[in-house]
Amino acid sequence: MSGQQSEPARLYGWDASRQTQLRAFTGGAVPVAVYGLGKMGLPLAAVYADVSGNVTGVDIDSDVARAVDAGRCPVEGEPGLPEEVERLAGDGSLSATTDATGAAADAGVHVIIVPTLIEDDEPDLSALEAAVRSVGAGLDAGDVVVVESTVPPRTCRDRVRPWLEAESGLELGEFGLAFCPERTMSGRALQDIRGSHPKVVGGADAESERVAELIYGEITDAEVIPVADCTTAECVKVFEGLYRDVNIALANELATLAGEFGVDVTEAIDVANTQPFCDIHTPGPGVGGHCIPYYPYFVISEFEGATPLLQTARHVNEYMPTFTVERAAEALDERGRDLSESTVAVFGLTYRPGVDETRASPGVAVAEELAERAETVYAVDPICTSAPPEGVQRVSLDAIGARELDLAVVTTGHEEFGEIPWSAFEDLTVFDGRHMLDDEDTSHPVSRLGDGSDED
Ligand SMILES: NC(=O)C1=CN([C@@H]2O[C@H](COP(=O)(O)OP(=O)(O)OC[C@H]3O[C@@H](n4cnc5c(N)ncnc54)[C@H](O)[C@@H]3O)[C@@H](O)[C@H]2O)C=CC1
Ligand SMILES: CC(=O)N[C@@H]1[C@@H](OP(=O)(O)OP(=O)(O)OC[C@H]2O[C@@H](n3ccc(=O)[nH]c3=O)[C@H](O)[C@@H]2O)O[C@H](C(=O)O)[C@@H](O)[C@@H]1O
Repeated sequence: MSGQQSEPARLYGWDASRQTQLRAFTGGAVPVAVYGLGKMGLPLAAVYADVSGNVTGVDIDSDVARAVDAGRCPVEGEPGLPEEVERLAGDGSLSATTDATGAAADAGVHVIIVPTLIEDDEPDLSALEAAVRSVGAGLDAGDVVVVESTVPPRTCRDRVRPWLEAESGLELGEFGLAFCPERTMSGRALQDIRGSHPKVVGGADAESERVAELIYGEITDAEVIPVADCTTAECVKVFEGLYRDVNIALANELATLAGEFGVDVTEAIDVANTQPFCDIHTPGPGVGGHCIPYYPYFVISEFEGATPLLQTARHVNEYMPTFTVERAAEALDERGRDLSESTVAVFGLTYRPGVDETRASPGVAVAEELAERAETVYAVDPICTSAPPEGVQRVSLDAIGARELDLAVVTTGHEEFGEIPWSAFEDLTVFDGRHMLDDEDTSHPVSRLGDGSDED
């Protein structure tokens, strides 16, 4: 729905009735700028544009900005998003630019969802700082700034607010600041943003919280949960990620003990999880993406307190690619083959199915280790657009059947791998790191991560 353009309004500190403010926001009178049009930012900009009818997306990548402005969707793998971007750009609800300061000068709501990464185990907030300072340079009294990027606790309080005040010459109280984390999975971003989970909002002051609640009451159909402040909201998001990394590490550590137990730990895990107080996660060849493996360092490296559990969990998960290669080499050895004289195919370079992302990806780490130890290494991945690691040859799923293989290692559970031409191979050893294969899928002997087949 494209908003009817009326006199631009500013929500922060506006004493009009709630209904008047809601009409202004949903009627396009409050221009919105969304900074970062990536896997999360573009779906978010689309939902904001659908609700407010007046969104300018900002990205430093001119190809991205140009595509979105023309109604084309540069983000793959998000059902419904290409159609939404085309519709919203077409009706004038969504435009895009690389001019952050220009967009900031016009906007009354600034939503920041740029990457927050790790460099040498330290948080890299350079993209956040660049975006926030651009917003500050265009900030006006009455504006509200919403940070959705995942950040270390205290970032809004100790970094974002001072950056905004320094660039704008304004003070909090003249503008608003809130942290409203993105709790969304790639591949289902639109439905998640529109309301799969409660939306957490934390304001730097009471008026910021009020405005954030008013906005997200329109963006999401789910409950909006206000918390004490920005830092509490930052903790909510980071804690979710810490919980996941620690619990994946538990599953992985159990998988490394399967040989001693002499059991398939995934069977034991599945049954242990039949009672409500147990939610042991799924063992795998490692933890990838630019979220879960990174968030622990938002606490480990940022705070003085001891974090032995977080660090141990990271070490367990970072060891899993090596464990996977060791187990695959053992499976090969049991068949009288030496890895150093073998040809291996790694099935899966992206960190999880359906998402074209290889940051911290287990498949990449496994392929890199195999490139050091095996004679020839191929990588097969139906969606990965990144170059394979050095020493690894990319082969398509259609072409791999023509290659002589001694070992196949499954590291990502792409659904396309249901089409792997197993019968094309002779005398093949298969190591399934993702418990993706059933016995009837292939006649070749299959070892699985944590299946206990390495029984001492
Ligand atoms: N990918 C995911 O599953 C989730 C990510 N998040 C968080 O969302 C944030 C964004 O992540 P993604 O969308 O996955 O990143 P992404 O890498 O897919 O996209 C980031 C986009 O921001 C642009 N960008 C970089 N610096 C910029 C700047 N200074 N100004 C404007 N644009 C800039 C890049 O060109 C790129 O188009 C991160 O903080 C991440 O932790 C939160 C929940 C889920
Ligand atoms: C707490 C939580 O579930 N966070 C989700 C997570 O999504 P993300 O795309 O990183 O995928 P993920 O399912 O957590 O997987 C991360 C990595 O961990 C691996 N993984 C995951 C679950 C598991 O039981 N075992 C396992 O080995 C995956 O293979 C992958 O390599 O991180 C997202 C984020 O914050 O960026 C977040 O929005 C998502 O809801």
